[in-house]
Amino acid sequence: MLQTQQQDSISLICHKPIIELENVSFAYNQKPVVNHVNFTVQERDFVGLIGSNGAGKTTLLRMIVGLLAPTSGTVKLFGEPIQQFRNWNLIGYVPQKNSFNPLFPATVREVVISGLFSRNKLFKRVTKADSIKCEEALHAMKIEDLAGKRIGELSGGQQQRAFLARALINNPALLILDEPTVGIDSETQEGFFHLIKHMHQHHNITFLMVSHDMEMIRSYLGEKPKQEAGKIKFYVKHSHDLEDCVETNLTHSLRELRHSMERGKVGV
Ligand SMILES: Nc1ncnc2c1ncn2[C@@H]1O[C@H](COP(=O)(O)OP(=O)(O)OP(=O)(O)O)[C@@H](O)[C@H]1O
Repeated sequence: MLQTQQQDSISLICHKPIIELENVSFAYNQKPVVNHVNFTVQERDFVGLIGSNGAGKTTLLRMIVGLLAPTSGTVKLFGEPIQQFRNWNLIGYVPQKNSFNPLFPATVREVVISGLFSRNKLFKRVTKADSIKCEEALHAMKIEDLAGKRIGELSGGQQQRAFLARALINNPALLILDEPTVGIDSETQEGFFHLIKHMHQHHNITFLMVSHDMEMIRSYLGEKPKQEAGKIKFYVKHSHDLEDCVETNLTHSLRELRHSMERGKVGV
């Protein structure tokens, strides 16, 4: 009896809605781009968004992270309407690479540490603990030797790792990635997917990722989309398809992964 109750409560926890889109639409200057999307991302799902150029994928992500307000419909994050949601530290967002200005005068370390300053804490002082988290994230992404360089001087793959480190520094519960491997060579891409699959399988992180890499999406999320909304297809791997994860410190676990990869075959 007790065991059944425990199992019920575990399955309730596992099916907590993380993102809820209810009839969400968006138009730029009256030109509809996203039309009546209904979709729920549950805890520890991995959702891949596929669609042709201009299908509205980035627009949808920007509504989910609160950078655009839907023209109609509602977005909920972690069960709360987005207008009331304040816990932005739970969300790591890596926008499309080409939305970054290469002349931005910040070092890699500054970019990574800025991930700690959520929208509510713009002027927070950097503590020793913050610096340690930053070094761990840099190390996990194998870019500690680039920490003092200007972000614009890095290659595309190195910049992506810096932005991923920035997204990881808060130990996010939800990671939103917009075409994270665009312009990156195939070996680095392979390492990147290995890394995010590791994060999905070993940590309680929910993923929402836009990608044009059908091979990667199909190999991890299956052949068929779970849902289609206009030109956007949603591919999903549910949490119940995964083994239970043992929750460990994210950056430590990534450091271990990095070391085992250095000894083995795939490069991060
Ligand atoms: N700021 C903007 N003002 C007006 N129209 C825009 C704006 N941003 C995007 N659009 C238009 O909205 C449509 C959807 O753009 P969006 O970037 O969401 O597509 P996408 O699916 O992410 O495309 P891609 O795969 O090329 O990145 C496109 O037709 C685009 O031209």
